[in-house]
Amino acid sequence: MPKVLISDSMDPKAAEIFRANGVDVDEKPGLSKDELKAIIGEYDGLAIRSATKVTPDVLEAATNLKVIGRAGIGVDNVDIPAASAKGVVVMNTPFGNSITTAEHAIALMFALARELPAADASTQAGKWEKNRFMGVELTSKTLGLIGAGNIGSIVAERALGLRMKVVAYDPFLTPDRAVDLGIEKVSLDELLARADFITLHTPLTDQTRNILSRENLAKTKRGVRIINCARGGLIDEEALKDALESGQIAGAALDVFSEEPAKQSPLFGTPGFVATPHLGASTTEAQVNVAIQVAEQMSEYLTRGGVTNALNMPSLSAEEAPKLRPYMELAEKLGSLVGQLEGRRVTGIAIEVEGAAATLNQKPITGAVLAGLMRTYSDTVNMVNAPFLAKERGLDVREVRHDREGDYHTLVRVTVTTNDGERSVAGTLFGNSAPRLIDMFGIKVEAELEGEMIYLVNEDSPGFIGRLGTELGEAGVNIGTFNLGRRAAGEEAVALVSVDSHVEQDVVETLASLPGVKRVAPLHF
Ligand SMILES: NC(=O)c1ccc[n+]([C@@H]2O[C@H](COP(=O)([O-])OP(=O)(O)OC[C@H]3O[C@@H](n4cnc5c(N)ncnc54)[C@H](O)[C@@H]3O)[C@@H](O)[C@H]2O)c1
Ligand SMILES: O=C(O)[C@H](O)COP(=O)(O)O
Repeated sequence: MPKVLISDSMDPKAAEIFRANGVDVDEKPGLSKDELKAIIGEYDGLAIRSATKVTPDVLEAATNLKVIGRAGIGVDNVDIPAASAKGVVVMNTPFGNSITTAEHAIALMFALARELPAADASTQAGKWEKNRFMGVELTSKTLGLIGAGNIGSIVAERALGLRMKVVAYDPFLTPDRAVDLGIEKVSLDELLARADFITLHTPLTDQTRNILSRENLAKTKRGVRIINCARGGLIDEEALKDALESGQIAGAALDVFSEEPAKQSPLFGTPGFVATPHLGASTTEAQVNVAIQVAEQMSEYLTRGGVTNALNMPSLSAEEAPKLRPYMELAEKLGSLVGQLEGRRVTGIAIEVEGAAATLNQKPITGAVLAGLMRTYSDTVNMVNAPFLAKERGLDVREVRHDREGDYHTLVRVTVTTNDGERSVAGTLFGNSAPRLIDMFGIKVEAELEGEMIYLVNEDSPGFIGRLGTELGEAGVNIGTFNLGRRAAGEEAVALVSVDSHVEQDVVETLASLPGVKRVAPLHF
Protein backbone atom coordinates (compact mmCIF):
# COMPACT_ATOMS: atom_id res chain seq x y z
CA MET A 1 0.00 0.00 0.00
CA PRO A 2 1.52 3.39 -0.97
CA LYS A 3 2.28 5.71 1.93
CA VAL A 4 1.99 9.50 2.01
CA LEU A 5 3.30 12.08 4.48
CA ILE A 6 1.32 15.31 4.98
CA SER A 7 3.99 17.68 6.29
CA ASP A 8 2.05 20.97 6.47
CA SER A 9 -1.25 21.79 8.12
CA MET A 10 -3.98 20.65 5.75
CA ASP A 11 -7.72 20.22 5.93
CA PRO A 12 -8.59 16.74 7.37
CA LYS A 13 -10.36 15.94 4.07
CA ALA A 14 -6.95 15.21 2.53
CA ALA A 15 -6.20 12.33 4.93
CA GLU A 16 -9.78 11.01 4.55
CA ILE A 17 -9.41 10.89 0.77
CA PHE A 18 -6.01 9.21 0.87
CA ARG A 19 -7.38 6.48 3.15
CA ALA A 20 -10.54 6.05 1.04
CA ASN A 21 -8.27 5.45 -1.97
CA GLY A 22 -6.20 2.79 -0.21
CA VAL A 23 -3.26 5.09 0.53
CA ASP A 24 -1.69 4.99 3.99
CA VAL A 25 -1.15 8.49 5.44
CA ASP A 26 0.75 10.13 8.28
CA GLU A 27 0.07 13.76 9.28
CA LYS A 28 3.12 15.49 10.77
CA PRO A 29 2.91 19.24 10.23
CA GLY A 30 5.73 21.44 11.51
CA LEU A 31 8.66 19.01 11.18
CA SER A 32 12.14 20.53 11.15
CA LYS A 33 14.23 19.88 8.05
CA ASP A 34 16.30 17.25 9.85
CA GLU A 35 13.17 15.52 11.16
CA LEU A 36 11.74 15.47 7.64
CA LYS A 37 14.98 14.08 6.20
CA ALA A 38 15.04 11.36 8.84
CA ILE A 39 11.62 9.96 7.87
CA ILE A 40 11.01 10.93 4.23
CA GLY A 41 12.59 7.68 2.98
CA GLU A 42 9.51 5.76 4.20
CA TYR A 43 7.10 7.61 1.91
CA ASP A 44 5.90 7.30 -1.68
CA GLY A 45 4.19 10.69 -1.59
CA LEU A 46 4.67 14.04 0.16
CA ALA A 47 1.71 16.43 0.50
CA ILE A 48 2.70 20.01 1.33
CA ARG A 49 1.63 23.66 1.43
CA SER A 50 4.17 26.51 1.43
CA ALA A 51 5.95 25.84 4.73
CA THR A 52 7.77 22.61 3.82
CA LYS A 53 10.89 23.33 1.79
CA VAL A 54 11.66 20.47 -0.57
CA THR A 55 15.35 21.11 -1.17
CA PRO A 56 17.88 18.83 -2.93
CA ASP A 57 19.06 17.33 0.40
CA VAL A 58 15.47 16.44 1.35
CA LEU A 59 15.05 14.82 -2.07
CA GLU A 60 18.33 12.98 -1.62
CA ALA A 61 16.91 11.36 1.51
CA ALA A 62 13.59 10.60 -0.22
CA THR A 63 14.60 7.22 -1.56
CA ASN A 64 11.05 5.98 -2.24
CA LEU A 65 9.40 9.25 -3.20
CA LYS A 66 7.31 9.22 -6.38
CA VAL A 67 5.14 12.31 -6.07
CA ILE A 68 5.04 15.68 -4.31
CA GLY A 69 1.60 17.28 -4.14
CA ARG A 70 1.28 20.98 -3.37
CA ALA A 71 -2.13 21.82 -1.88
CA GLY A 72 -2.07 25.25 -3.45
CA ILE A 73 -0.51 27.06 -6.38
CA GLY A 74 3.05 28.30 -5.78
CA VAL A 75 5.75 25.64 -5.96
CA ASP A 76 8.74 27.89 -5.34
CA ASN A 77 9.34 25.91 -2.11
CA VAL A 78 10.03 22.79 -4.22
CA ASP A 79 13.26 22.35 -6.16
CA ILE A 80 11.55 21.12 -9.33
CA PRO A 81 14.72 20.45 -11.37
CA ALA A 82 16.07 18.34 -8.48
CA ALA A 83 12.74 16.50 -8.18
CA SER A 84 12.67 15.92 -11.95
CA ALA A 85 16.22 14.64 -11.92
CA LYS A 86 15.13 12.11 -9.28
CA GLY A 87 12.04 11.16 -11.28
CA VAL A 88 9.61 12.59 -8.74
CA VAL A 89 6.39 14.06 -10.16
CA VAL A 90 5.51 17.50 -8.76
CA MET A 91 1.80 18.45 -8.85
CA ASN A 92 -0.12 21.47 -7.64
CA THR A 93 -3.79 22.46 -7.50
CA PRO A 94 -3.79 25.47 -9.79
CA PHE A 95 -7.37 26.69 -9.27
CA GLY A 96 -8.51 25.59 -5.78
CA ASN A 97 -7.57 28.80 -3.98
CA SER A 98 -7.65 31.38 -6.80
CA ILE A 99 -10.98 33.00 -5.90
CA THR A 100 -10.03 33.19 -2.24
CA THR A 101 -6.69 34.82 -3.06
CA ALA A 102 -8.28 37.26 -5.49
CA GLU A 103 -10.76 38.20 -2.76
CA HIS A 104 -7.87 38.79 -0.36
CA ALA A 105 -6.26 41.17 -2.87
CA ILE A 106 -9.55 43.07 -3.19
CA ALA A 107 -9.90 43.10 0.62
CA LEU A 108 -6.40 44.60 0.93
CA MET A 109 -7.23 47.16 -1.74
CA PHE A 110 -10.21 48.32 0.37
CA ALA A 111 -8.06 48.19 3.50
CA LEU A 112 -5.58 50.59 1.86
CA ALA A 113 -8.22 52.86 0.32
CA ARG A 114 -9.89 53.45 3.70
CA GLU A 115 -6.95 52.73 6.07
CA LEU A 116 -9.11 50.13 7.79
CA PRO A 117 -6.43 48.48 9.99
CA ALA A 118 -5.18 51.82 11.38
CA ALA A 119 -8.74 53.13 11.81
CA ASP A 120 -9.71 49.95 13.63
CA ALA A 121 -6.67 50.09 15.96
CA SER A 122 -7.24 53.80 16.72
CA THR A 123 -10.96 53.36 17.38
CA GLN A 124 -10.44 50.35 19.64
CA ALA A 125 -7.79 52.39 21.47
CA GLY A 126 -10.63 54.81 22.34
CA LYS A 127 -9.33 57.67 20.17
CA TRP A 128 -12.28 58.26 17.78
CA GLU A 129 -10.02 60.02 15.23
CA LYS A 130 -12.73 60.79 12.70
CA ASN A 131 -10.72 63.58 11.11
CA ARG A 132 -7.49 61.57 10.83
CA PHE A 133 -8.75 59.03 8.32
CA MET A 134 -9.65 60.41 4.90
CA GLY A 135 -9.94 57.66 2.31
CA VAL A 136 -10.17 57.48 -1.48
CA GLU A 137 -12.93 55.99 -3.66
CA LEU A 138 -12.17 53.02 -5.87
CA THR A 139 -14.76 53.95 -8.49
CA SER A 140 -13.13 55.32 -11.65
CA LYS A 141 -9.63 54.63 -10.37
CA THR A 142 -7.14 52.67 -12.50
CA LEU A 143 -6.02 49.29 -11.21
CA GLY A 144 -2.73 48.03 -12.67
CA LEU A 145 -2.45 44.23 -12.70
CA ILE A 146 1.05 42.80 -12.96
CA GLY A 147 0.21 39.27 -14.06
CA ALA A 148 -3.19 38.47 -15.53
CA GLY A 149 -3.40 34.69 -15.10
CA ASN A 150 -5.96 32.83 -12.98
CA ILE A 151 -5.92 35.09 -9.96
CA GLY A 152 -5.18 38.31 -11.84
CA SER A 153 -8.19 37.67 -14.11
CA ILE A 154 -10.51 37.15 -11.15
CA VAL A 155 -9.21 40.34 -9.53
CA ALA A 156 -9.85 42.13 -12.84
CA GLU A 157 -13.46 40.91 -12.99
CA ARG A 158 -14.11 42.02 -9.41
CA ALA A 159 -12.43 45.39 -9.98
CA LEU A 160 -14.51 46.02 -13.11
CA GLY A 161 -17.57 45.27 -10.96
CA LEU A 162 -16.36 48.02 -8.64
CA ARG A 163 -16.34 50.34 -11.68
CA MET A 164 -12.55 50.57 -11.80
CA LYS A 165 -10.56 50.73 -15.02
CA VAL A 166 -8.12 47.82 -15.31
CA VAL A 167 -4.80 47.86 -17.17
CA ALA A 168 -2.52 44.84 -17.21
CA TYR A 169 1.13 44.10 -17.80
CA ASP A 170 1.62 40.45 -18.68
CA PRO A 171 3.83 39.48 -21.64
CA PHE A 172 1.82 36.27 -22.08
CA LEU A 173 -1.61 37.95 -22.14
CA THR A 174 -3.01 37.73 -25.67
CA PRO A 175 -4.84 40.74 -27.11
CA ASP A 176 -7.99 38.58 -27.50
CA ARG A 177 -7.91 37.50 -23.86
CA ALA A 178 -7.48 41.15 -22.80
CA VAL A 179 -10.57 42.06 -24.84
CA ASP A 180 -12.52 39.14 -23.32
CA LEU A 181 -11.55 40.28 -19.83
CA GLY A 182 -12.44 43.90 -20.62
CA ILE A 183 -8.97 45.12 -19.66
CA GLU A 184 -6.23 47.05 -21.46
CA LYS A 185 -2.87 45.41 -22.11
CA VAL A 186 -0.03 47.87 -21.49
CA SER A 187 3.73 47.95 -20.99
CA LEU A 188 5.12 47.87 -17.45
CA ASP A 189 6.21 51.52 -17.70
CA GLU A 190 2.76 52.59 -18.83
CA LEU A 191 1.15 50.65 -15.99
CA LEU A 192 3.50 52.26 -13.47
CA ALA A 193 2.71 55.71 -14.83
CA ARG A 194 -1.08 55.28 -14.94
CA ALA A 195 -2.16 53.04 -12.06
CA ASP A 196 -3.75 54.39 -8.86
CA PHE A 197 -3.55 50.89 -7.38
CA ILE A 198 -1.12 48.15 -8.40
CA THR A 199 -1.68 44.50 -7.58
CA LEU A 200 0.83 41.71 -8.27
CA HIS A 201 -0.23 38.25 -9.49
CA THR A 202 2.81 36.61 -11.06
CA PRO A 203 4.89 33.68 -9.90
CA LEU A 204 8.37 34.46 -8.55
CA THR A 205 10.78 33.78 -11.43
CA ASP A 206 14.09 35.22 -12.60
CA GLN A 207 12.04 37.63 -14.76
CA THR A 208 9.64 38.75 -12.03
CA ARG A 209 12.05 38.89 -9.07
CA ASN A 210 12.21 42.52 -7.91
CA ILE A 211 9.80 43.59 -10.68
CA LEU A 212 8.89 46.49 -8.39
CA SER A 213 12.51 47.51 -7.91
CA ARG A 214 13.59 50.87 -6.45
CA GLU A 215 13.84 52.17 -10.02
CA ASN A 216 10.36 50.97 -10.98
CA LEU A 217 8.80 52.21 -7.73
CA ALA A 218 10.16 55.64 -8.63
CA LYS A 219 8.27 55.47 -11.96
CA THR A 220 4.87 55.05 -10.26
CA LYS A 221 2.21 57.74 -10.14
CA ARG A 222 2.67 59.69 -6.89
CA GLY A 223 0.24 58.45 -4.24
CA VAL A 224 -0.16 54.95 -5.73
CA ARG A 225 -1.24 52.06 -3.45
CA ILE A 226 0.36 48.63 -3.91
CA ILE A 227 -0.93 45.16 -3.02
CA ASN A 228 1.08 41.94 -3.14
CA CYS A 229 -0.74 38.64 -2.57
CA ALA A 230 1.55 36.71 -4.93
CA ARG A 231 5.10 36.14 -3.72
CA GLY A 232 7.64 37.90 -1.55
CA GLY A 233 10.64 38.87 -3.66
CA LEU A 234 8.54 40.64 -6.30
CA ILE A 235 9.04 43.98 -4.49
CA ASP A 236 12.22 45.58 -3.11
CA GLU A 237 11.04 45.86 0.53
CA GLU A 238 13.67 48.45 1.58
CA ALA A 239 12.79 50.64 -1.40
CA LEU A 240 9.09 50.23 -0.63
CA LYS A 241 9.66 51.50 2.92
CA ASP A 242 11.55 54.55 1.59
CA ALA A 243 8.81 55.26 -0.96
CA LEU A 244 6.10 55.01 1.73
CA GLU A 245 8.03 57.40 3.93
CA SER A 246 8.57 59.89 1.10
CA GLY A 247 4.88 59.81 0.16
CA GLN A 248 5.61 58.53 -3.38
CA ILE A 249 3.55 55.54 -2.34
CA ALA A 250 0.45 56.25 -0.25
CA GLY A 251 -0.07 52.70 0.96
CA ALA A 252 1.19 49.16 0.58
CA ALA A 253 -0.42 45.91 1.67
CA LEU A 254 1.70 42.76 1.68
CA ASP A 255 0.46 39.25 2.31
CA VAL A 256 3.80 37.76 1.28
CA PHE A 257 7.40 38.58 2.20
CA SER A 258 10.85 37.86 0.85
CA GLU A 259 11.62 35.99 4.11
CA GLU A 260 8.82 33.94 5.65
CA PRO A 261 7.72 33.65 8.36
CA ALA A 262 8.26 37.43 8.46
CA LYS A 263 8.54 37.96 12.18
CA GLN A 264 10.39 41.22 11.62
CA SER A 265 10.62 43.55 8.65
CA PRO A 266 11.83 47.10 8.01
CA LEU A 267 8.27 47.77 6.82
CA PHE A 268 6.59 47.01 10.13
CA GLY A 269 5.30 50.21 11.74
CA THR A 270 5.71 52.30 8.57
CA PRO A 271 2.66 54.59 8.10
CA GLY A 272 0.43 53.36 5.29
CA PHE A 273 1.70 49.79 5.57
CA VAL A 274 -0.68 46.86 6.05
CA ALA A 275 0.41 43.25 6.53
CA THR A 276 -1.16 39.80 6.69
CA PRO A 277 0.77 36.57 7.35
CA HIS A 278 0.44 34.81 3.94
CA LEU A 279 -3.32 34.45 4.35
CA GLY A 280 -4.20 34.69 0.64
CA ALA A 281 -5.37 31.07 0.46
CA SER A 282 -6.68 30.86 4.01
CA THR A 283 -10.41 30.39 3.76
CA THR A 284 -12.31 27.28 4.73
CA GLU A 285 -13.55 26.89 1.18
CA ALA A 286 -10.13 27.15 -0.46
CA GLN A 287 -8.45 24.86 2.05
CA VAL A 288 -11.11 22.18 1.55
CA ASN A 289 -10.76 22.56 -2.24
CA VAL A 290 -6.98 22.22 -2.31
CA ALA A 291 -6.91 19.39 0.26
CA ILE A 292 -9.44 17.35 -1.74
CA GLN A 293 -7.73 18.06 -5.05
CA VAL A 294 -4.22 17.26 -3.90
CA ALA A 295 -5.26 14.02 -2.20
CA GLU A 296 -7.28 12.89 -5.25
CA GLN A 297 -4.46 13.72 -7.68
CA MET A 298 -1.76 12.04 -5.60
CA SER A 299 -3.91 8.95 -4.94
CA GLU A 300 -4.71 8.66 -8.63
CA TYR A 301 -1.01 8.73 -9.49
CA LEU A 302 0.07 6.35 -6.76
CA THR A 303 -2.69 3.81 -7.35
CA ARG A 304 -3.66 4.11 -11.04
CA GLY A 305 -0.87 6.03 -12.76
CA GLY A 306 -3.09 8.99 -13.75
CA VAL A 307 -1.26 12.33 -13.82
CA THR A 308 -3.09 15.66 -13.35
CA ASN A 309 -1.61 19.13 -12.90
CA ALA A 310 1.99 17.95 -12.89
CA LEU A 311 4.60 20.63 -13.43
CA ASN A 312 7.30 18.27 -14.69
CA MET A 313 5.34 15.69 -16.66
CA PRO A 314 2.52 15.68 -19.23
CA SER A 315 -0.97 15.02 -17.88
CA LEU A 316 -2.38 11.53 -18.20
CA SER A 317 -5.96 10.85 -17.14
CA ALA A 318 -6.95 7.71 -15.25
CA GLU A 319 -8.99 6.80 -18.40
CA GLU A 320 -6.00 7.33 -20.69
CA ALA A 321 -3.55 5.53 -18.40
CA PRO A 322 -4.82 1.97 -19.08
CA LYS A 323 -4.96 2.62 -22.86
CA LEU A 324 -1.48 4.10 -22.87
CA ARG A 325 0.11 1.50 -20.61
CA PRO A 326 0.76 -1.13 -23.36
CA TYR A 327 2.06 1.63 -25.64
CA MET A 328 4.41 2.82 -22.94
CA GLU A 329 5.63 -0.75 -22.51
CA LEU A 330 6.16 -1.03 -26.28
CA ALA A 331 7.82 2.41 -26.41
CA GLU A 332 10.13 1.63 -23.52
CA LYS A 333 11.17 -1.66 -25.15
CA LEU A 334 11.88 0.02 -28.50
CA GLY A 335 13.87 2.72 -26.68
CA SER A 336 15.74 0.05 -24.76
CA LEU A 337 16.46 -1.92 -27.96
CA VAL A 338 18.08 1.06 -29.70
CA GLY A 339 19.75 2.10 -26.44
CA GLN A 340 21.33 -1.33 -25.97
CA LEU A 341 22.53 -1.40 -29.56
CA GLU A 342 23.57 2.23 -30.06
CA GLY A 343 23.96 3.54 -26.47
CA ARG A 344 25.55 6.92 -25.98
CA ARG A 345 26.30 7.23 -29.71
CA VAL A 346 22.71 8.42 -30.21
CA THR A 347 22.60 12.16 -30.89
CA GLY A 348 19.04 12.45 -32.11
CA ILE A 349 15.84 10.47 -31.82
CA ALA A 350 12.51 10.68 -33.64
CA ILE A 351 9.40 9.03 -32.24
CA GLU A 352 6.67 8.50 -34.84
CA VAL A 353 3.17 7.25 -34.11
CA GLU A 354 0.67 6.00 -36.66
CA GLY A 355 -2.85 4.47 -36.69
CA ALA A 356 -4.45 4.01 -33.26
CA ALA A 357 -1.28 5.26 -31.53
CA ALA A 358 -1.71 8.60 -33.32
CA THR A 359 -5.01 9.19 -31.51
CA LEU A 360 -3.32 9.08 -28.09
CA ASN A 361 -1.40 11.57 -25.97
CA GLN A 362 2.09 11.24 -27.46
CA LYS A 363 4.10 12.78 -24.59
CA PRO A 364 3.97 9.69 -22.33
CA ILE A 365 5.01 7.52 -25.32
CA THR A 366 7.97 9.83 -25.95
CA GLY A 367 8.85 9.81 -22.24
CA ALA A 368 8.81 6.01 -22.22
CA VAL A 369 11.04 5.73 -25.35
CA LEU A 370 13.56 8.15 -23.83
CA ALA A 371 13.45 6.33 -20.48
CA GLY A 372 14.07 2.99 -22.25
CA LEU A 373 16.94 4.48 -24.26
CA MET A 374 18.72 6.14 -21.35
CA ARG A 375 18.08 3.41 -18.80
CA THR A 376 20.67 1.41 -20.69
CA TYR A 377 23.33 3.67 -19.19
CA SER A 378 21.62 5.20 -16.15
CA ASP A 379 19.52 3.29 -13.67
CA THR A 380 17.92 6.38 -12.13
CA VAL A 381 16.07 7.38 -15.27
CA ASN A 382 12.28 7.14 -15.47
CA MET A 383 9.46 8.68 -17.52
CA VAL A 384 9.49 11.87 -15.43
CA ASN A 385 13.16 12.70 -15.65
CA ALA A 386 13.87 11.20 -19.10
CA PRO A 387 12.86 14.30 -21.13
CA PHE A 388 14.96 16.52 -18.83
CA LEU A 389 17.97 14.22 -18.99
CA ALA A 390 17.61 14.01 -22.77
CA LYS A 391 17.66 17.80 -22.96
CA GLU A 392 20.61 17.99 -20.59
CA ARG A 393 22.51 15.56 -22.85
CA GLY A 394 21.68 17.68 -25.90
CA LEU A 395 19.70 14.86 -27.50
CA ASP A 396 17.63 16.17 -30.38
CA VAL A 397 14.12 14.74 -29.78
CA ARG A 398 11.43 14.89 -32.47
CA GLU A 399 7.84 13.73 -32.23
CA VAL A 400 5.90 12.91 -35.41
CA ARG A 401 2.23 11.96 -35.62
CA HIS A 402 1.02 10.43 -38.93
CA ASP A 403 -2.65 10.56 -39.83
CA ARG A 404 -2.16 7.88 -42.52
CA GLU A 405 -3.24 4.25 -41.95
CA GLY A 406 -0.30 1.90 -42.54
CA ASP A 407 -0.08 -1.91 -42.71
CA TYR A 408 -0.63 -2.15 -38.97
CA HIS A 409 -3.62 -0.83 -37.03
CA THR A 410 -1.17 0.87 -34.69
CA LEU A 411 2.54 1.55 -34.89
CA VAL A 412 5.35 3.24 -32.97
CA ARG A 413 8.61 3.85 -34.82
CA VAL A 414 11.84 5.00 -33.18
CA THR A 415 14.58 6.38 -35.41
CA VAL A 416 17.94 7.19 -33.90
CA THR A 417 20.68 9.32 -35.38
CA THR A 418 24.33 8.46 -34.78
CA ASN A 419 27.54 9.41 -36.59
CA ASP A 420 26.79 6.49 -38.94
CA GLY A 421 23.41 7.90 -40.01
CA GLU A 422 19.82 7.01 -39.13
CA ARG A 423 18.45 3.60 -38.11
CA SER A 424 14.95 2.76 -37.05
CA VAL A 425 12.97 0.08 -35.25
CA ALA A 426 9.18 -0.21 -35.10
CA GLY A 427 6.62 -2.10 -33.12
CA THR A 428 2.92 -2.68 -32.81
CA LEU A 429 0.45 -4.11 -30.32
CA PHE A 430 -1.07 -7.52 -30.89
CA GLY A 431 -4.64 -7.65 -29.60
CA ASN A 432 -4.23 -4.03 -28.45
CA SER A 433 -2.10 -5.09 -25.51
CA ALA A 434 0.89 -7.26 -26.45
CA PRO A 435 3.94 -5.28 -27.66
CA ARG A 436 5.75 -6.79 -30.67
CA LEU A 437 8.77 -5.67 -32.62
CA ILE A 438 7.94 -5.74 -36.34
CA ASP A 439 10.80 -3.92 -38.02
CA MET A 440 14.44 -3.83 -37.10
CA PHE A 441 16.68 -1.48 -39.05
CA GLY A 442 14.60 -1.99 -42.21
CA ILE A 443 14.28 -5.78 -41.91
CA LYS A 444 10.88 -7.27 -41.15
CA VAL A 445 11.23 -9.41 -38.04
CA GLU A 446 8.49 -10.20 -35.60
CA ALA A 447 9.59 -10.67 -32.00
CA GLU A 448 8.47 -10.28 -28.43
CA LEU A 449 11.16 -8.25 -26.66
CA GLU A 450 11.28 -10.11 -23.36
CA GLY A 451 13.89 -11.39 -20.91
CA GLU A 452 17.36 -12.40 -22.12
CA MET A 453 17.90 -12.26 -25.90
CA ILE A 454 20.66 -12.41 -28.48
CA TYR A 455 20.71 -10.09 -31.47
CA LEU A 456 22.71 -11.38 -34.38
CA VAL A 457 23.36 -9.98 -37.86
CA ASN A 458 24.77 -12.36 -40.48
CA GLU A 459 24.96 -13.04 -44.18
CA ASP A 460 22.01 -15.23 -45.12
CA SER A 461 23.49 -18.68 -45.98
CA PRO A 462 22.33 -22.30 -45.78
CA GLY A 463 23.11 -24.11 -42.54
CA PHE A 464 23.75 -20.98 -40.49
CA ILE A 465 20.78 -21.42 -38.17
CA GLY A 466 21.79 -25.00 -37.44
CA ARG A 467 25.35 -23.93 -36.55
CA LEU A 468 24.00 -21.17 -34.29
CA GLY A 469 21.69 -23.64 -32.49
CA THR A 470 24.58 -26.08 -32.04
CA GLU A 471 26.90 -23.45 -30.56
CA LEU A 472 24.24 -22.28 -28.11
CA GLY A 473 23.42 -25.85 -27.16
CA GLU A 474 27.09 -26.63 -26.54
CA ALA A 475 27.35 -23.52 -24.35
CA GLY A 476 24.36 -24.78 -22.32
CA VAL A 477 22.14 -21.91 -23.46
CA ASN A 478 18.54 -23.03 -23.98
CA ILE A 479 16.65 -21.32 -26.80
CA GLY A 480 13.12 -20.07 -26.07
CA THR A 481 12.08 -18.52 -29.40
CA PHE A 482 13.86 -17.93 -32.68
CA ASN A 483 12.82 -14.85 -34.68
CA LEU A 484 14.35 -14.35 -38.08
CA GLY A 485 14.26 -11.77 -40.86
CA ARG A 486 16.32 -10.86 -43.92
CA ARG A 487 16.55 -8.11 -46.51
CA ALA A 488 16.43 -10.63 -49.39
CA ALA A 489 17.64 -14.19 -50.01
CA GLY A 490 21.42 -14.31 -49.59
CA GLU A 491 21.62 -10.78 -48.16
CA GLU A 492 21.85 -9.43 -44.63
CA ALA A 493 19.74 -11.34 -42.12
CA VAL A 494 18.92 -10.76 -38.45
CA ALA A 495 18.10 -13.19 -35.70
CA LEU A 496 16.53 -12.30 -32.39
CA VAL A 497 16.84 -15.31 -30.17
CA SER A 498 15.25 -15.44 -26.75
CA VAL A 499 17.19 -17.61 -24.32
CA ASP A 500 16.56 -18.89 -20.82
CA SER A 501 19.76 -17.63 -19.21
CA HIS A 502 22.12 -14.69 -19.31
CA VAL A 503 24.51 -14.90 -22.26
CA GLU A 504 28.13 -14.74 -21.11
CA GLN A 505 30.79 -12.82 -23.03
CA ASP A 506 32.64 -15.98 -24.14
CA VAL A 507 29.42 -17.24 -25.82
CA VAL A 508 29.03 -13.87 -27.55
CA GLU A 509 32.61 -14.17 -28.81
CA THR A 510 32.08 -17.73 -30.05
CA LEU A 511 28.96 -16.67 -31.96
CA ALA A 512 30.78 -13.64 -33.38
CA SER A 513 33.46 -15.98 -34.79
CA LEU A 514 30.94 -18.03 -36.80
CA PRO A 515 31.41 -17.56 -40.57
CA GLY A 516 29.22 -14.78 -41.99
CA VAL A 517 28.41 -13.19 -38.61
CA LYS A 518 28.64 -9.39 -38.69
CA ARG A 519 27.44 -8.50 -35.20
CA VAL A 520 26.34 -10.20 -31.99
CA ALA A 521 24.87 -8.37 -29.00
CA PRO A 522 23.24 -9.78 -25.88
CA LEU A 523 20.03 -7.92 -25.01
CA HIS A 524 18.00 -7.76 -21.84
CA PHE A 525 14.39 -6.57 -21.48
N1 LIG B 1 -0.88 34.75 -1.08
C1 LIG B 1 -1.26 33.52 -1.26
O1 LIG B 1 -1.61 32.82 -0.34
C2 LIG B 1 -1.35 32.98 -2.65
C3 LIG B 1 -2.38 32.09 -2.96
C4 LIG B 1 -2.44 31.57 -4.24
C5 LIG B 1 -1.50 31.92 -5.18
N2 LIG B 1 -0.51 32.77 -4.84
C6 LIG B 1 0.50 33.16 -5.82
O2 LIG B 1 -0.11 33.99 -6.80
C7 LIG B 1 0.65 33.94 -7.99
C8 LIG B 1 -0.25 33.91 -9.21
O3 LIG B 1 -1.06 32.75 -9.21
P1 LIG B 1 -1.98 32.39 -10.47
O4 LIG B 1 -2.75 31.21 -10.10
O5 LIG B 1 -2.70 33.60 -10.96
O6 LIG B 1 -0.86 32.00 -11.51
P2 LIG B 1 -1.01 31.96 -13.10
O7 LIG B 1 0.10 31.13 -13.58
O8 LIG B 1 -2.40 31.60 -13.51
O9 LIG B 1 -0.76 33.45 -13.53
C9 LIG B 1 0.49 34.05 -13.45
C10 LIG B 1 0.54 35.09 -14.55
O10 LIG B 1 1.79 35.78 -14.44
C11 LIG B 1 2.20 36.07 -15.76
N3 LIG B 1 3.61 36.34 -15.83
C12 LIG B 1 4.63 35.44 -15.87
N4 LIG B 1 5.80 36.11 -15.98
C13 LIG B 1 5.51 37.42 -16.00
C14 LIG B 1 6.30 38.60 -16.08
N5 LIG B 1 7.63 38.54 -16.19
N6 LIG B 1 5.68 39.79 -16.06
C15 LIG B 1 4.33 39.86 -15.95
N7 LIG B 1 3.51 38.79 -15.89
C16 LIG B 1 4.11 37.58 -15.91
C17 LIG B 1 1.82 34.83 -16.54
O11 LIG B 1 1.73 35.10 -17.92
C18 LIG B 1 0.47 34.49 -15.95
O12 LIG B 1 -0.59 35.07 -16.69
C19 LIG B 1 1.56 32.72 -7.82
O13 LIG B 1 2.85 33.15 -7.48
C20 LIG B 1 1.00 32.01 -6.64
O14 LIG B 1 1.94 31.27 -5.97
C21 LIG B 1 -0.41 33.30 -3.59
O1 LIG C 1 0.69 29.55 -3.74
C1 LIG C 1 -0.25 29.34 -2.97
O2 LIG C 1 -1.15 28.52 -3.19
C2 LIG C 1 -0.34 30.17 -1.76
O3 LIG C 1 0.84 30.86 -1.51
C3 LIG C 1 -0.89 29.50 -0.55
O4 LIG C 1 0.09 29.09 0.35
P1 LIG C 1 -0.34 28.28 1.65
O5 LIG C 1 -0.90 26.97 1.20
O6 LIG C 1 0.88 28.10 2.46
O7 LIG C 1 -1.38 29.08 2.35
